[in-house]
Amino acid sequence: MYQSPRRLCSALLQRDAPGLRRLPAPGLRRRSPPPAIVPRPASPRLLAAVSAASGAARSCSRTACSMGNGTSRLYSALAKTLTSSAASQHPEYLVSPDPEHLEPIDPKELLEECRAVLHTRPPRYQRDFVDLRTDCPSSHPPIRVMQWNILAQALGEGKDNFVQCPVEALRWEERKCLILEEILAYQPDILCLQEVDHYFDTFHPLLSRLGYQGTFFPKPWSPCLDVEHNNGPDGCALFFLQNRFKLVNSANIRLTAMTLKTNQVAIAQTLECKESGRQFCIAVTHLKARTGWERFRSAQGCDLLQNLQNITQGAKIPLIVCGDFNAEPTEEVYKHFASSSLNLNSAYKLLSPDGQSEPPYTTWKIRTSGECRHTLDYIWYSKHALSVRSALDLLTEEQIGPNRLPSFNYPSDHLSLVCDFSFNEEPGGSL
Ligand SMILES: NC(=O)C1=CN([C@@H]2O[C@H](COP(=O)(O)OP(=O)(O)OC[C@H]3O[C@@H](n4cnc5c(N)ncnc54)[C@H](OP(=O)(O)O)[C@@H]3O)[C@@H](O)[C@H]2O)C=CC1
Ligand SMILES: [Mg+2]
Repeated sequence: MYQSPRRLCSALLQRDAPGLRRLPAPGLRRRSPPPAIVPRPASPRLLAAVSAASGAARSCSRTACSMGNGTSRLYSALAKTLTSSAASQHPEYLVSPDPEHLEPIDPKELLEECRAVLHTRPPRYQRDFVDLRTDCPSSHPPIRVMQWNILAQALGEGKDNFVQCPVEALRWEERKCLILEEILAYQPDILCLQEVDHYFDTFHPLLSRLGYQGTFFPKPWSPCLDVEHNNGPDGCALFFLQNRFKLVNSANIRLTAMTLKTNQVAIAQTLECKESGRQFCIAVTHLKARTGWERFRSAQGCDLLQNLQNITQGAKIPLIVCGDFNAEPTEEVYKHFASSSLNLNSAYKLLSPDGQSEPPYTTWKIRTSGECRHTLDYIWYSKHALSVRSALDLLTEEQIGPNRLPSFNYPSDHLSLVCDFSFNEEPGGSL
């Protein structure tokens, strides 16, 4: 398909520039009103990629506008994932390309490709980072963490029954680009995903080329496998930028409930920051869904906490836990996390006026049973060792719209949560 330069440019203008933080209008936020646009300092890895590719980007600005001829190296990277997903009867999810042999991608060019694919879609929603800075100074760049249940393609098309969402809005070729656009717009250092059923054919190859190291742990009996033309099991995935962190250890955990093995999983990794030398543990999970399973979730949460106690050597190593807990804050599993000896706080509470309330929703959809608006997704962090410097605001009800999620504007029924963390001063005095 020929993409005219004018059309590509207008698509770019409609959407946010990557790496820019639009901060809230004065008076709308309770904390210090910032300037209108603040450039986000790109990580050294991304800066290196951008500068190395800048010559190529200049010379390829014409080819980027005429992607139909297939001469763009980056476009062919995205196109490759488009065609591989179409051949879903082949078990491509079993094939893991070796990232060492893949050329790096310039994130800006990939973003442009995504936006070109999405040119018929409405513009993406504007979300603002809220500055939550405490007085604690930090000499190191913050660690940006994204938590997101991206909605498994097989579940969205085959099981979830989003009755107000047109099937065209769920087409993988475009929904994939909306997911990538969200990731590229916020450029997380660490990405914690649930319901990933396109790891091997899409997210692993593309994110590897953006500098991430990835790990995938599928659910043992993924409900995706019941869907015709599925792309393999869904599971949790954890990605981190290799230029910022070194992997110290990694554990794939199949959660138990009252000693029984369950269908839910977690990944926990200990990472070392290359800038500061400080270590921390990052975990991702997706607990059992649906009402009636509250005690089961609670048991899974206890098992995860026990595993994390061991991995963090009894809370000695700072911890961040991201997940779709499938539990409102009133549930037992939430209370276990809030009162654990791991000393955790839930980052998104800090967006509330008193810092004590979770947001009113992190997922909002319409099923045959009616409207489902719930707070189920959380980013927990060690409150003594880490501070939340800022958090990405949620979409408003007006932005979400009357048909709720997913939609032509937003690819999942769950909103992404994004926080910037920094380490607190150690008792010894160093930052
Ligand atoms: N192939 C096999 O042999 C086996 C298959 N299975 C399949 O696995 C399923 C159970 O797996 P389990 O991991 O316990 O699944 P869960 O109950 O945890 O739910 C699986 C997914 O369904 C979504 N979901 C939640 N509520 C609804 C709803 N009302 N309608 C539709 N989807 C919903 C959840 O999304 P979210 O988290 O976003 O709410 C979640 O991703 C069974 O239904 C069966 O299909 C199970 C055992 C064996
Ligand atoms: Mg789901």
